[in-house]
Order: sequence, then structure tokens, then C-alpha cells
Amino acid sequence: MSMKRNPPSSTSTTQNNDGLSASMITAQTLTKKERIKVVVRVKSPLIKGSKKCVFAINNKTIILEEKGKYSSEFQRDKSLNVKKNTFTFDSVFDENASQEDVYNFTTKCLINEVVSGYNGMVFAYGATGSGKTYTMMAMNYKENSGSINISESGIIIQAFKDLFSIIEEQSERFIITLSYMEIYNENIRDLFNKDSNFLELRGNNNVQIIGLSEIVVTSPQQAINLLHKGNETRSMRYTGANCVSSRSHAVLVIVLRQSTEQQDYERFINTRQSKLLFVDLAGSERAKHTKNKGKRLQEGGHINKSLLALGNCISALCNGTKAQHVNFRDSKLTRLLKEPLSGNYQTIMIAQVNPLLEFIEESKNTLTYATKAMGISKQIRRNVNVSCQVPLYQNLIVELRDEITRLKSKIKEENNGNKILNENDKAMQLKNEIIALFEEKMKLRRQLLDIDSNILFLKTEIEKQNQLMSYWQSKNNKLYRFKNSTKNINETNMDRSIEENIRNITSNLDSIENEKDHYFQLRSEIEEKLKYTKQRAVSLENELHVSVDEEAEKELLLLFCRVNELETDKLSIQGDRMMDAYELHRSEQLLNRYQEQQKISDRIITKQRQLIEEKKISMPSDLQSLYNLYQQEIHAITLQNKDFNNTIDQINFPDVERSGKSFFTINNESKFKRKADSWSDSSQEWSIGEPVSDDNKSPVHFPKVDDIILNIENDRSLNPSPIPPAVLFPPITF
Ligand SMILES: Nc1ncnc2c1ncn2[C@@H]1O[C@H](COP(=O)(O)OP(=O)(O)OP(=O)(O)O)[C@@H](O)[C@H]1O
Repeated sequence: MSMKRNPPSSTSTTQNNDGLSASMITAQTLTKKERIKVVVRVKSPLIKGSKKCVFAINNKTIILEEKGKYSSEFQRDKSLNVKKNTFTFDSVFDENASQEDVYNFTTKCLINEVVSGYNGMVFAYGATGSGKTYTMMAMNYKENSGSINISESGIIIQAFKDLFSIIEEQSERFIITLSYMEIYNENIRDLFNKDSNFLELRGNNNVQIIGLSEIVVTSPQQAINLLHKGNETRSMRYTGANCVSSRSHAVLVIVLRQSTEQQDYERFINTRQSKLLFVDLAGSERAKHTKNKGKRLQEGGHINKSLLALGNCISALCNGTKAQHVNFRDSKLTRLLKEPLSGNYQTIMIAQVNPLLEFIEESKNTLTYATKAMGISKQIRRNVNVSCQVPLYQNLIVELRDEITRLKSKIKEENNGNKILNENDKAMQLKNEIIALFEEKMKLRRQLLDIDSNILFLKTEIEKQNQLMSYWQSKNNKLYRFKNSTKNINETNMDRSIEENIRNITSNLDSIENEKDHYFQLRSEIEEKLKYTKQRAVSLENELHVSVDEEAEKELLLLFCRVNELETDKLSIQGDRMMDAYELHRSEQLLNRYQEQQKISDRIITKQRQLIEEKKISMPSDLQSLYNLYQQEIHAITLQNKDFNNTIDQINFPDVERSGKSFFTINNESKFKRKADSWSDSSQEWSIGEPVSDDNKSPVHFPKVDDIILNIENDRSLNPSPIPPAVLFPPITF
């Protein structure tokens, strides 16, 4: 039987020494408290009669008995002095805890938080074989059926189910995407694109993984299928400690984009985003247990090194070191997890321990780091709509308008009785100083606008460089290269030039990032100055109120009002122009990306179709339907401006003639035709939807318009494909 545990509730009275309800984690405490929540799960099942060294004594306390003097039927001895080996956490799950228990008391409430705009991360930490992957993503199938028993599966599977059911209840629209990567031997691989090259991790503060696929999912089942597919690609091997041991750290990224707009992807790009990360770390290894040699040993070395770097970061953060002074740069893992560990993420650590005596060192280590993680505090805030963050200039306008209102109300104020009717030297000096401060404020505001404009420019530069990076990385991608083929000199030179380009872009990006940081720094300095100038001006205006004659004061304030009004208009026009240019640039970039993607897809489809025709391969009916749909789309572009009632003969396809009942064939003289031997030449350019044929081989077939329309109708009624298409979003920023 599992330990009795209260259901999660924000009204729990059980408090640990942090004042946090320790036996459970609730949505409320997660939003109120900012420290990492830590739970420990003791692995099960045990081999009968085996000696234990870890004992969960209640649902928040665990003890480690170093000498292993107790049997597995250990009964807690209250008088026993085990204090120094007692560890307290937000929750402890003993060997009998179910997957559902672990999910309900850790991740469940995080799902609501993520839907409402917070970022979240759940990561599993522990030695090899301690049950991390089991807790995170085990898929438990129902007996005699292929379907998954969700409540007995890992927390990611349970999270998928809740996530989709929660967003269904919301009034806002959401688009959910998945990305999945592994860090294997310090290299990042896309688990949804198994043949892709290693991916670039870029940036220091806002880390991005360039080229990582992001795939839209619309149901829990799709998400499970994708996860399963990704896991097939993940590096897992037999070791002496675990027969299916993860040789890499796996990071699943769920991005929720929220919008009240129509459902088209572009509209979701500038909307509020929240991220939910699930990290299944590889386990720390001791050669004594794993008996690893050669490649496995080398993998173990990388795993231990990156876990050590993670442990160091945890230690530094728990000692109160500011994130900017913690060394996250020691490994890709820590660079990637910098923000989730120290920044704007609600984070849950699941520390896994194997209770067997022989794993006492590993368990002690895990419990020590888990205790340290309990001490990490951070600021959590809800993400706002991305587009709201951009027009910083609007703040300046709001501020100017406030000032105008303030000045106007001051003009209306009655002067007090002590007014000096004739301006003396002091009053003159006061007026001059106020005017100088006013000019200074104007200057500072203009500087802020200039800085914002530079920041926006740098942002577009970053996007441009990222696009270039994706381009070169895709060139570097070995997806369609023949395995085992030896490279000729040209290819080797090509590889070198690609690498050179990637290096150049990386260095460009680094310098742009530095420049951006510099502008942000400058911005905050100027904001500080502006704040000071405003305060000084207000106090001088108050002095003026008692020193200068009422008419003169009014005149001056009216002048300020007028100048402020003009300045507001000017700022507003400049700012709007700046934003328009930025948005236009972004739309162009997005359009370019889609067009590029479309062109590539078209070429692939054309070539595939050509091969199928050439080799007379029979197509499965669903693929045939998709080809038909594609064909129709291509024709639809041509038909767009024509009267749809025209017959196909009237459409300007001079080289296409009707053949038989159901197909069109291409004339041998067709301008569309290509030589068969040129098909394998990858340098050949193919235009969109170009029908291809070969003089000696069978003609390329096109379905009749009626058939096409029928096929579209059929296609619309098809179930969504189990693996949905990848969509190009801007790279995720962690
Ligand atoms: N609570 C549990 N109940 C049943 N079986 C479990 C439990 N925890 C772990 N196991 C089993 O123990 C074995 C090791 O677990 P798992 O692979 O999850 O460990 P791991 O910590 O991910 O290891 P590694 O770091 O080597 O990848 C697996 O066969 C798993 O099914």
C-alpha cells in the first residue's frame, strides 16, 4: 500500500520549515513560492530479502541508514538517532507509490500554471537505474490491447492528457508544439529528425537551439506517438547497471502559444508563449556498477561531467549566488538549463533513489543535491503577450501623457498667498534650471527611442543570422546523403566552407548579442537618469509655485505642455514607423521561410513522384490521396484567377492533352519533360509542381479534376496523420 497522502489542496495546514506545505505541491503554492520544489521517489520493486539503506518514514521525510543494519522489513525506531541522515523534502514517494501518485503530487498542478502563461520544468535526477525514465515516460499498455493505460504511465504521458483537456476548456485558442532533443556526449541531437547533424546551442542568456524541429500536435495520442518515435531515436544501451540505460540527457519541450485570433500559425508567433520542459537526465555512473568499457565508459564520462557541472550550479544557486555569477558554461546541459533552473520557470525536481544498500553512495549523493536544490529561490512571472513587449516606445508616450496631465492640473492650481509679483534673480535662475531639466528629459527620451530602434534592428539581425544558420545547418545535414559513400574533394571543400560559414555566423551572433546586451545596459542607465531628472524637475516646479508670479508660472507650464504634446505626437509617429518596419521585416522573413520550405517540399514531391512512376511502384491509397491533394493545390494556384467553370481543356496547358478517361498525359515534345538520367542530378532545379516525364518511359499521370475534387473531399474526412508536419516557428528561446 502506498503511503497515505492528502489530495493536493491550497488549504493544507502542514508546513515545513520553509513555511511551505511540504506534503504536497499545489497550484497556489507554486505561484506563491519561488523556490524549486523537490520530491524524492524510491525505486521499486525490490528483490526479496535485499538489504535496504533508504527508508521513507513519512510522506515528506526519508532516512539513509549508512551501515545498512536494518532489513527490508525495517520498522521505524523512534528513539534511533538518525537525525544527521534525515532528509526532508516537499514530498517523498516510497516503493509503493503509483505513477498516478507521483503525477498528481508533482506535475498535475503545473499544467494549469503553464496554460495560464507560466513556464515550467520537471526534471528527474538520480543514479543510473534509479527509475528516472520510468517515472518520466514509461508507457504502460493495457493488457490484451494496444492502448496505453495513461494513469499507470509516466508523468509526461499523464501531462499530455491533462494539457489537452485543460486547453479544451479555455476560451482562448492554443497551439501546442513539441520539440525533443538529447545531449549525447556533449552534442545536441534532434530526436524528431534522427539523421540531422548536431545542433547548435546559441546564446548565453536567452539560449536557442538552432534547427530544432517543432511539431504541432493536436491530441494526446499524437503527442504520445511523437514521444515514442523520439525515444526510438534516443541513445539507450545495455549497461551492467541497467539493461536499457539512457546514454544521454533527453529534453522534451512543449510550447503553448496562446491567441484569441484565427487559427493560422503566423498569428500565433507574436502571442503569449509558455514552455513546459521535461528533462530525463542520464544517470550518474560508477564503473564499479556499470562495468562499462570503451564507448560506454566514454559516454559515462560525459554524463558524469555534465552532471557534475549541474551539481555545481545547484550548489552555487542554493548558496544564494546570483545566476549571472554561476558558471553555467561548463556543459551544454547547464547552458540549456540556465534559465529553467535560475530564472522564470516553476521547477520541480524528482530525485530518484535506488534503496538497495549497494547503491548507498549514489543515494547519498542524490539526496544531498536534492536538499541543496530545495534552497534555490527565483522570481517567477507570468509571460505576457510577445507583441506587448516590443513597442517600448509606447511607455515613453504614456509617460509623456502623464506629464501633460500633471502639468495641466498644476496650471489649474491656485497659487498661494506668498507669491512674489516681480521675478527676482532666484526666480529667474529657477526658471532656467527647470527649462534645462525639461530639455534634458527630452534628450533622454530621444536617446531611449534611438536605443529601442537599435535593439529592434539587432533583433531583426539576429533573426536574419538565425535563418542563415538554419540554411547552412541544413546544408550540413546528412539526412539525404548516402551512408558509407566516400566524399570526393569537392564535397570535402564544401563541408569546410559550410563549417566556416557556420563559425562566422556564430561569431556574428555573439557580437550582435553583446551589442544588444550593451544597449539594454545603456537603456537602464538612461532610464535611471530620466527618473532622477523627473524627480528633480518636480521639486523645482514646486519651488517655482511659491517663488514666481502666477502668470509667469502658468506661461512656463503651458509651454511645457505644448512641447510635451508635440513630442508625444512625434514619438508616436516615429515609434509606429519603427514598429511597422520591424513587423514588415518579420513578415517578409516568415514568408521567405515558408516559400523556401514550400519550394523544397515541391521538389521532393516531384522527384518522389517521378521515381514512383519510373519504377512503377504501386502506391498505398492514402499516399495516392495525398499526391492528389497536392496536385490539386498546385492546380488551384493556376486556376485561382480563372473562371472555375472552364473545362480543363480551356486552361492554358499547351503541352498537356487529354488521354483516355481518367488521366492527362504529357506530350513527348513537352517543355516539362526531363531526361531520365538527369533525375538523379541533385543540382537540377525543378519548378513548383512541375510534371515530369521521360521519352521512353511511361507518361506522368495527372488525375482528372473531378477525381481531384473527390479526393480532397475524401481527404478532408481522413483522420489526422499520426505524425503531423513540422512547422517553422522562430527558434524557441529558453
Ligand atoms: N517504480 C518502479 N516500478 C517498477 N519498475 C521500475 C520502477 N522504477 C524503475 N523501474 C524499472 O527499473 C529499471 C530501471 O529504470 P529506468 O531505466 O527508469 O532507470 P534510469 O534512472 O532512467 O536509468 P538510466 O539513468 O541508466 O537511464 C527499468 O526496468 C524500470 O522499468
